[in-house]
Amino acid sequence: KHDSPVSCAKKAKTVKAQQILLAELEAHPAAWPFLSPVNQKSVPGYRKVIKKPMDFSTIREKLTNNQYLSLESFIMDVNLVFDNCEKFNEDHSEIGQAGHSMRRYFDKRWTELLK
Ligand SMILES: Cc1ncccc1N[C@@H](C)c1cnc2ccsc2c1
Repeated sequence: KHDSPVSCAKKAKTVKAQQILLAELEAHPAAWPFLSPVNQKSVPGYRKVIKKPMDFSTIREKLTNNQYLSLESFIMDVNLVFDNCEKFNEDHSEIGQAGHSMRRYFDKRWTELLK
């Protein structure tokens, strides 16, 4: 069944916004702890503490495979990256600070882009 032209155009707009947002997250100077999956063998406790690991390369893979059926599901995965970071890392650690900085940046950019 084909979408109406209106909903098809609307879907293209949100996909474009997701691509722009993800590219900006990947390019951010503080993105380094989040670019690839945490190596659960080399980070003691991570596997037990973090039930749903997520990172920018996994989000990139899902976006490429059209796995985000809505803007909300994309935003939920990005927030999962930052929530996992807050759960595992001290606020004032280097990684904790990177997580706070990236979350502030994402919140600002997606409201600018989509509101
Ligand atoms: C986001 C996150 N949360 C908890 C633990 C690790 C990580 N990131 C990984 C890449 C990572 C793995 N190892 C190191 C060593 C120094 S910073 C850093 C970052």
